[in-house]
Amino acid sequence: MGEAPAFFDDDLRGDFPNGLLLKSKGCETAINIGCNKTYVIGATEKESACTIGVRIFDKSTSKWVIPTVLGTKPKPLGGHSAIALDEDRILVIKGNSTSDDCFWFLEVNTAFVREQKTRLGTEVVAWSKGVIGESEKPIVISGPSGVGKGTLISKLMEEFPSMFGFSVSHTTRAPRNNEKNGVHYHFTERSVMEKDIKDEKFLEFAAVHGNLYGTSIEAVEVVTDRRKRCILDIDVQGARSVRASSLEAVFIFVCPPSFEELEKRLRSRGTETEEQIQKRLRNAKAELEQGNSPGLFDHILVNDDLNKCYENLKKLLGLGDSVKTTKIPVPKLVQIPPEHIVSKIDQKILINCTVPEQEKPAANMFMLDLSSIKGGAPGRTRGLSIYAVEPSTNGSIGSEMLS
Ligand SMILES: Nc1nc2c(ncn2[C@@H]2O[C@H](COP(=O)(O)OP(=O)(O)O)[C@@H](O)[C@H]2O)c(=O)[nH]1
Ligand SMILES: Nc1ncnc2c1ncn2[C@@H]1O[C@H](COP(=O)(O)OP(=O)(O)O)[C@@H](O)[C@H]1O
Repeated sequence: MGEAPAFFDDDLRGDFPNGLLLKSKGCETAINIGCNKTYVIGATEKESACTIGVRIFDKSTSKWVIPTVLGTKPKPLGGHSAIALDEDRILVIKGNSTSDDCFWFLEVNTAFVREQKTRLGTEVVAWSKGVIGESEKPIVISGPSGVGKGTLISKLMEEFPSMFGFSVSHTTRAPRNNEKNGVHYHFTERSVMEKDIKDEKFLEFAAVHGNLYGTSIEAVEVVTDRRKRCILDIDVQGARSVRASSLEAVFIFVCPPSFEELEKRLRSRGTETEEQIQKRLRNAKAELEQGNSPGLFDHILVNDDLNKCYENLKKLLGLGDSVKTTKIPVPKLVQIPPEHIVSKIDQKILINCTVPEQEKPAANMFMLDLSSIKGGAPGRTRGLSIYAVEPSTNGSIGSEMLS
């Protein structure tokens, strides 16, 4: 962006104590939230690497606050614009980038951020990238070892390869013969995983059958970025953590027809030692009890006959017989230039990319529709749609969805 927007000077200058005037006008944007807080977002040089930084000016105390920043940050590129949405998040549009990487949300007062403020006792902001297009809620599948979760998930991914993506968990357990690193799990040293947990890289984690297992935020983001519906195969403790997190998901618990059948399947799979089988069977008792605890799972599936159970799973995911591999349309990539002007009309953001000097009326305008957004930090904000806006001959604005 060339010049800083007008509100930058008007809203901030008078309030700043001497010496705190922002120097790098044009690289930074300042957004007022509520009466007391101004969020300044801008590229900062840190140890010779350029990162997007956030600081908050608290007008009630006339002090700057550096918040704890959660979520995956955008990489700075060119200029950016920013606009407040509903007092709880700021939409940041990166210039010089395409629509798969240009819409970012800085959450400042969402339920997730409020929770983290209480937990950490600091100011908190959280980034999440906006993903264009309809993408459905992630699916959490839990159930005791050997019940058939992996078998059901494989069938679903085979039949609908463009629709679903698997969240590859991290684990400290050793790989089985048929398992590939990065495909079935990220097989990890305990010390490395413990450090990553400390560094807030995990959405959830749990100790299961004597090993650590966890879903990294990145594992879910990778699937969402491909515009696929994410499937998480995690234990009941993990499901409980995800339920308590900001990731909205559908929770499915898979039960065996009987305990004897579960034992039979676990043995016939032939991947565990006798000692490990005994441990898994002991844990299965507790898991079956927890699986039925109220409010945790949305659906319970009994995996007796595999094909019947698979059909039931498809039905509850809205995939009847008539649905075959439907390809999710990929929108054309829209390039937003560094110089653009944003304005807000309800939940719609008008992005005008016309440079004032060469003004052709509304020649290069886009409408970003945020009315169906879902999810958010930590992770992705899904459900954005973008339209090209064309001026009609009578001067009104028409639009065409880019898909
Ligand atoms: N909480 C949590 N549990 C996981 C994760 N990944 C796998 N699990 C669970 O860990 C348990 C053991 O998984 P695994 O060792 O692959 O054995 P299996 O269930 O017998 O195939 C299962 O209940 C999985 O659902 C994860 O990322 N987080
Ligand atoms: N409905 C079913 N009837 C009989 N065997 C099954 C059924 N579902 C899965 N299996 C078998 O049970 C074993 C355990 O299934 P798996 O998918 O590995 O379970 P999980 O991922 O829940 O640990 C596998 O050998 C699989 O082929």
